[in-house]
Amino acid sequence: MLEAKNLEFYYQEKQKFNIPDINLAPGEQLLIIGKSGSGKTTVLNMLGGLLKPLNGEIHIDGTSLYSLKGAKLDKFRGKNIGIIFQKPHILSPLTVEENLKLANFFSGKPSEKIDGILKELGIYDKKKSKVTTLSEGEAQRVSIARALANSPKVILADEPTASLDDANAATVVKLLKEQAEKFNAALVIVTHDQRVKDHISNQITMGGLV
Ligand SMILES: Nc1ncnc2c1ncn2[C@@H]1O[C@H](COP(=O)(O)OP(=O)(O)OP(=O)(O)O)[C@@H](O)[C@H]1O
Repeated sequence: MLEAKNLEFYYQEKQKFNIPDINLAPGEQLLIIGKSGSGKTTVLNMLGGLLKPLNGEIHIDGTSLYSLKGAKLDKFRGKNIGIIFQKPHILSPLTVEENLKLANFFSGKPSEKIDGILKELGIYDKKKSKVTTLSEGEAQRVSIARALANSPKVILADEPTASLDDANAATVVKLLKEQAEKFNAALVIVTHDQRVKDHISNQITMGGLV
């Protein structure tokens, strides 16, 4: 479902990241750990079609991600990849429901599942609320809901628990795992959060620079 092979990337030539290969079947989960600056977010961005590797290949469901360009890549990402950023990337002037409908609009998929997802994430009662009125934990759950709204084949989460207290962090990890299992999606979480490490045993560590 998600395969990354021989990836190479650097921002400055003498600081090449050492990037392990990744091969995840549908429903498999992976934690990418590593110290600050080791390139975890960089790798996640490559897997999500946001940053082209200098070398190597990423395949998602058989499609070579970077053989797609521009609008085609955007469309593929919208349909197949759900990304949860460290800080919730949701549009604050809009309501929770409007944010989710927007995700469906951009991917061209129907929006009939919104209520179900909000219920499962425990934020259905916030459907008509403006995002600005939500707590951080609620806002993070909205960004998860938005990432899941299109039933993605791959779910990528960058430090999804970083700004959450213990109770919310546990809820968010549990929800991500449950939802990935439900969609039979490959799940990749980047984290240095010990609270997450205990929940997913399949782990790779970003090495130092090569
Ligand atoms: N756009 C960029 N241009 C130049 N250097 C960058 C850019 N983005 C990141 N870097 C550098 O590349 C390195 C890796 O960054 P990255 O965000 O991928 O690491 P990380 O492992 O996710 O770190 P953290 O755990 O602190 O979020 C850092 O030294 C960072 O300063």
